[in-house]
Amino acid sequence: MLRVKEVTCARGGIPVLSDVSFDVAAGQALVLRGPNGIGKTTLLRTLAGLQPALSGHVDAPEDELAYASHADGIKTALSVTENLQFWADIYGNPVPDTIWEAFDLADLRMRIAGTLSAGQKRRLGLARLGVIGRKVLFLDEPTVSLDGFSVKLFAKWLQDTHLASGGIAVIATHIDLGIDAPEMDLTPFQAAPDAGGAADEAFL
Ligand SMILES: Nc1ncnc2c1ncn2[C@@H]1O[C@H](COP(=O)(O)OP(=O)(O)OP(=O)(O)O)[C@@H](O)[C@H]1O
Repeated sequence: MLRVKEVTCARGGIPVLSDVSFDVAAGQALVLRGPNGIGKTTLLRTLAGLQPALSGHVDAPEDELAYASHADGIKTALSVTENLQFWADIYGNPVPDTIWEAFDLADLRMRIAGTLSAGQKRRLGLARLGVIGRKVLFLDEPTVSLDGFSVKLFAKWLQDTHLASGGIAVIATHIDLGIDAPEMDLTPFQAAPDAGGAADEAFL
């Protein structure tokens, strides 16, 4: 269970979202919606423990959290296989045999990651989630650069492998992933422009 209770998060010291609360049970996902700049990235980073919350609590086992950002997080000088082995070694897991098909990487195993196309790099970056074995995933626009086929592949892995094995995912996305998950609009949680800051800050 992931339990988020009245979390207020900030960027540059200025609150962007106030008092966000939700629960996500094992095997479930939650899709975060909201316009550009509302604070989806800031909230995900805060929930994942990459930056402190101004207030509130996140109840989840710290060693089960993982955050995947807009960036692919790949090692460009290593091959596709070496990239996944790198992450597997760090987390002490084997690379699952199923990963190559799940992320359509079988034909790219020997390619140097830096030579991949944007969508291929994205698939490799997402495949990392399949080897680290973390239960609670915070995914920030995971489908950027993916074509329709790859979006479906990723949604299938998420639903049939990660969630089906009791994982949790909180996903910020502007597209319809086609997964069975409730949506939460963050717009009502937007912090007041002058919340926690001097009046001038609202005009910077
Ligand atoms: N380093 C920073 N310092 C101060 N403010 C920032 C910083 N980075 C982002 N912001 C601001 O914080 C607010 C929230 O940004 P955030 O990236 O969390 O939004 P988002 O909902 O993820 O947007 P998008 O849908 O465009 O990715 C925005 O108004 C943004 O301009």
